[in-house]
This record gives sequence, structure tokens and C-alpha cells, in this order.
Amino acid sequence: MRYQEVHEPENPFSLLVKGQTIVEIPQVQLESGETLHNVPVAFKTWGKLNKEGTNCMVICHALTGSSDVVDWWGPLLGKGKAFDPSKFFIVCLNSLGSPYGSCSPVTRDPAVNELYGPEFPLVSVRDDVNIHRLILNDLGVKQVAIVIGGSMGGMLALEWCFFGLSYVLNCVVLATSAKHSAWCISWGEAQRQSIYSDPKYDDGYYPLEDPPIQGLGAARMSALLTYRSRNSFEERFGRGAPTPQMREKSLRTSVITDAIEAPAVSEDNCAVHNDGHYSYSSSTKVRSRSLSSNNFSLLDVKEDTSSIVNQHGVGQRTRRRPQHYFSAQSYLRYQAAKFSQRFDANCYISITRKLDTHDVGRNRPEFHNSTIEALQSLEQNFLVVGIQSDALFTYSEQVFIAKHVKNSKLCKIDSPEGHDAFLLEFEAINKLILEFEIEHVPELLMQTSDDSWSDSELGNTKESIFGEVEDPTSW
Ligand SMILES: CC(=O)SCCNC(=O)CCNC(=O)[C@H](O)C(C)(C)COP(=O)(O)OP(=O)(O)OC[C@H]1O[C@@H](n2cnc3c(N)ncnc32)[C@H](O)[C@@H]1OP(=O)(O)O
Ligand SMILES: N[C@@H](CCO)C(=O)O
Repeated sequence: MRYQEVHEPENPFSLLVKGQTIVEIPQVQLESGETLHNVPVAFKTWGKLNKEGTNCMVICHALTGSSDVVDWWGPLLGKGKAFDPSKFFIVCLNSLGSPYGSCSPVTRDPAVNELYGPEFPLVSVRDDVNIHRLILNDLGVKQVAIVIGGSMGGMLALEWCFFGLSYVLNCVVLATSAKHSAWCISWGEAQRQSIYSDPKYDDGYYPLEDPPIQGLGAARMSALLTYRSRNSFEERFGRGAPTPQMREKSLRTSVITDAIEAPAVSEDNCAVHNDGHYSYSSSTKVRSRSLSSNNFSLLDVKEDTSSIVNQHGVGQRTRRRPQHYFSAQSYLRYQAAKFSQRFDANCYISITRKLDTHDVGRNRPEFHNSTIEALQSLEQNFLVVGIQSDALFTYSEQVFIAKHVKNSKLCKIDSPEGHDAFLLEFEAINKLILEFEIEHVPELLMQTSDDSWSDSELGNTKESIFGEVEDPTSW
């Protein structure tokens, strides 16, 4: 490769993604006019490029995903499946602003030899595809047979298509939009405000060893509610309390104590609702990381003490020990804690601001800066997949794309899961993409580009075609 490989990444989050390659582009001009230097770009590939350089499948990850497709779309990857490495040269590149290896707030700014932190410049979806194309060129790709993405990944997939039909032939978008809606912009703003309001955020100049995990966790909780649906929560949790198994899980990550019965209405039982009034000095998990040593120890569990400090520093109080709480609550708290351990607050701000820049018509005077005209200019074959219960990237937004792109097919997945169905309904998605490939890239499906491919190279993928790894009856 022309670009130099980075062998010892400084960014600890990138170490969470096993087996990816990180290369450094010397200089990149962003849409904003800013220039980035020594720009790391992380990616993973599966399968082999054919000698014509034309069997490339680009998969674009969503907001908090990484280059590791196995991690979030694993059941679609493998011989005979939608993402078949024996047929396609599959590439997934990490987006700017994400903490998983490409340039972001947790990258060192070479100009000052410090992490960019809150000074990381605004990056756009278009910046992503411009930079990712440089990597594809370097890998020898002459033509992208098919580009695929859901949610934010769908935004990138749409932007890829503006390179033209001579470069990108086919496109699959799921649960995405042609322009980020006022609704989505507003949710992003509310989530960023949760982060800003954490005192530890400190205008973004927090040490990586002591980040604003409460604010980031709260942001993830509200984001998660927009990713699912009212009915899926009702069915999954109802008014129940966590099972012993789930309770055990929560105990390992949060301050909630045990309960197996549905909560009775009493001040003691519902005291857990008041957790936010106190800052617990212990019994919560804390992150400890050492940047210099690249030693990323995610969790350092400190043992419980029985006292709490009033947030305003007014004396000591005895900690209340609530006995009952709701399963839905424990799920949210667990998810918040899990997310805070794998994501960075400045990165969350950067990547949600990137979503806000998205409008395929923006700054395209050749299409009169019109979203509709921009869509109408696209010549690729499109598969547009919407989720009937998606209240974030609504089905009507998929209809809008399909209506204005000439060669498009619109499909609906009748899932109760809401937006995240694009990461959960593997069976339906696999079928739709395979059918699209049979229609539009039959020659690639008939050839084998990599005889030596074996699915054992994929390692462990989540086996469930519904994405739920546990026994649903245990909820
Ligand atoms: C390097 C990286 O980590 S990047 C890759 C990871 N992230 C991504 O790829 C982004 C896209 N992925 C996602 O957004 C999500 O993973 C999804 C949508 C695919 C699935 O979400 P998940 O959180 O895995 O599934 P779900 O919502 O069912 O939650 C299951 C988890 O909640 C726990 N849980 C379920 N009910 C409860 C409860 N009542 N109380 C506490 N915990 C609960 C489960 O035990 C399980 O825990 P686990 O994740 O430790 O196994
Ligand atoms: N669950 C997805 C939702 C965003 O589309 C993510 O975290 O990336």
C-alpha cells in the first residue's frame, strides 16, 4: 500500500476492534476548509479483489459501529449469504469522529502533540467517503459493485453514489434518510446536552482516564429509546422486575441493588428513582485507562461502601438500599454503562454533529442544492429498505428516497423493533439483499474470487438470526 500502516495505535478504543488495519494519510482537506494531517483510517476486509478490481462490496457502519462487520452484521457474512467473501472483496472503513481507529477526538493532533478532544474539526459524511475512496484506490479497487449501509451507514452509501455510475454500480440503503430530519437533529442535540451537563465534561477537556460517563450514559439511554419502539419495550419488560440473571448483570455495572418482584409502591421501594441526586464515590464501575502504555483496562470494579456524598458536597448521608426496581430501568442503566465503557463523549458529539451535516442536496449547485434533484441524478440500481415501526428514520423517509431515485426498489420490514431492526432482523435483510444481488450482480455471484475462503476465518459471529443472544423468556 502507498499509505503507511500504523502498527501501534495510540487510541485505546481502536484496540477494541481486533484485526483491523490502520493506515495514515499524510494530509486531508475537509469540507469545512480545515486540513487534517497524519490522518489514521481504520478498516477491515474479507475475501479477495478480482484481477479486474471490480468485485468490491463496501459496507458502511452505523453511528456507534466499527469496521468489524462481524460484530454487528455477522449473520449476514459468510459463504452463500448476502456478504459472501468468496465472491466479493468486502471492505468496511471506520468513519471520522468514531473512536474505533480513524481520525477522531481521541486521535493525537500532530500540531500540538495532544488529543484533539473538543477541538476536533467538524467532519461530514462527504468527508468520510472522500477519504475512504483514497483507501479503496490504494487497495486497487477500480469499481464498487455494491455499497451497503443502514442508518448513518445509509447516508454514506448514498454519498458514495455521487461518485457516479462509472465507479459505484449498485446501492442498498436501510433505515436512513436523504437529509437528516429536524426530529433526528433534535434528538442528537438533546443527547449532546446530556453530555455537556455532566460536570466531568469540562467543555470537552476531560482526561481520558476520568471521562463524563454519566452524561454519555444518559445520552445513550435516550438514543436507545429512539432506536426501539414503545411496543417492543412493553412486550419485553412490561412492569416487571429483573430476573436474578439480569439483576446480577446490573449489579455488576450500576448502583441498583437486588429485586425480583415487581416493585410495590412505597418510598423505599422506588428510592432507586432518586439515584441521580447523588454521586456515588464507589460501587459503580470506573474506567481506568493508560494512554501512554496503550493499556486499556476497561473496568476496575470498586467495592461497595455504604455512604454517599451529596453532590453539592453538603455532608455525608447513609446510602439508601432500594429493594425493587423495574426491568426496563435496569436494562437502560446496563446499556448506558456498557456504552460508556466502549465510547468516548467527544467522539459522540463529533459523530452526531456529522449526522446533522447530512443532506445529499447540500452544497450541490449542479442540483440547485435540492435534495430531490440530487436524488433524481443518481443512476445506480437501488434497494431501499424501511422498517415499519422506525420512528427515527421513518418509513416515509425511505419512500422519499425510492420515489426520487430512478432505478429503485422499496421494501418494508414489518418488525416491532423500531429503528434498530436494521441490526436485528438478519433473516429478512439477508433475503432482500441476496435477491437484489441475484438481479443486479449475477456475474459476481457466479464467479468465485477466493477459492481459499473459509467461514472459519470469521471467528465467532452471533448465531441468532434475530440478533437476540439470550432466551427472551428470561426477560
Ligand atoms: C468495538 C465495539 O464495541 S463496536 C461494536 C458494537 N456496537 C455496534 O456495532 C453498534 C451497533 N449495535 C448495536 O447498536 C447493538 O449491539 C444492537 C442493536 C445490534 C443490539 O443491541 P444489544 O445491546 O446487543 O442487544 P439488546 O438490546 O438485546 O441488549 C442485550 C443486553 O442487555 C442485557 N439485558 C437485557 N435485559 C436486561 C435487563 N432487564 N437488565 C439488565 N440488562 C439487561 C442483556 O443481558 C444483554 O447484555 P450483553 O450485551 O452484555 O449480552
Ligand atoms: N444501534 C445503532 C443505532 C444507530 O443507527 C448504533 O448504535 O449504531
